[in-house]
Amino acid sequence: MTDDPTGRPVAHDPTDRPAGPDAVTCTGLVHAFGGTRAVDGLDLSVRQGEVFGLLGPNGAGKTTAIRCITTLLPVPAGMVRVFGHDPAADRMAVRRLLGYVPQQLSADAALTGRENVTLFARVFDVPRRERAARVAQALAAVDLTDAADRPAKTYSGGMVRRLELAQALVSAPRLLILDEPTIGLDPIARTGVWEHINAVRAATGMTVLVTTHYMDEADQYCDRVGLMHRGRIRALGTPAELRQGLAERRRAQGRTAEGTPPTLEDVFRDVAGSGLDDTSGDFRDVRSTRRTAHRVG
Ligand SMILES: Nc1ncnc2c1ncn2[C@@H]1O[C@H](COP(=O)(O)OP(=O)(O)OP(=O)(O)O)[C@@H](O)[C@H]1O
Repeated sequence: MTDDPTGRPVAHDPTDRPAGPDAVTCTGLVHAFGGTRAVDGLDLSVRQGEVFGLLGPNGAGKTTAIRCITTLLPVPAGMVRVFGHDPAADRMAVRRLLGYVPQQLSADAALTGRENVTLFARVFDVPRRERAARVAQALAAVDLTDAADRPAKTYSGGMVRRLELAQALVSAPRLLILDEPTIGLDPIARTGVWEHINAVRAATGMTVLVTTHYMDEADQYCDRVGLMHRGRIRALGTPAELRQGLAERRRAQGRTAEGTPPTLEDVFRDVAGSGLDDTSGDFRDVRSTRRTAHRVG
């Protein structure tokens, strides 16, 4: 354990499980919109200090689950805890622990990067005397110092996403939640966003919960992943464990002729079965891409 710049004790090795409650626990979580059970009995534990990927196609229920965890939606059935706190009983205690980057644009195009981050520092009650330094630190953490005094409308898509990351980081959250952080970005910008997430995680030991459609990114950057389909987790483990598990199932069933080693996307198709065909059939759904194009346009 060491101290981060804010003086908070941190653990650098996510496999070295810290004492205390998990960062997030969901047990039997249900949330329905009318007759649609968007989240349908979700069981999930996110350990302190890990990068956990919640993966699944459009409509799997990822955003709804995230909104229950972040207190933006109620928990009608089941249980949610964030570092042991019940969002229903102590909403502010949960909110103080969180940094949240939603899918929708959360930066104001007319304000500069610094003004945007300062706004979040005020909303999250960063003490006035520390504010300027904390804002500068958050902008530096995402490599936006040079662009800090330009209006956000002059930023590229990747820069906007990094600005939103700085907004979420300025309150020094213990849990950073990112909903589709890289959707719609080109491969170089996607890598940049992940490198900054990882650098901040390594420096602070914060827990990261991320949703994504991009199985390749999850494979590369997440410590553990949960594959979500129709409102619940269908497979859970490290990417290597999940790929290995499918390889073993294929061997046991004599399906070795399927050739190349399985990818995470193969694992998803295996656990979701024909259900995947009910969705767009592809993880990179037009709807979300369009939403992001709109965000940064
Ligand atoms: N506000 C709402 N009103 C009605 N139905 C909703 C609402 N929000 C989500 N849903 C429905 O709940 C289901 C799960 O949606 P959700 O957005 O949680 O999935 P997701 O996995 O995050 O997908 P996406 O990647 O498209 O955001 C979908 O069938 C969706 O249409």
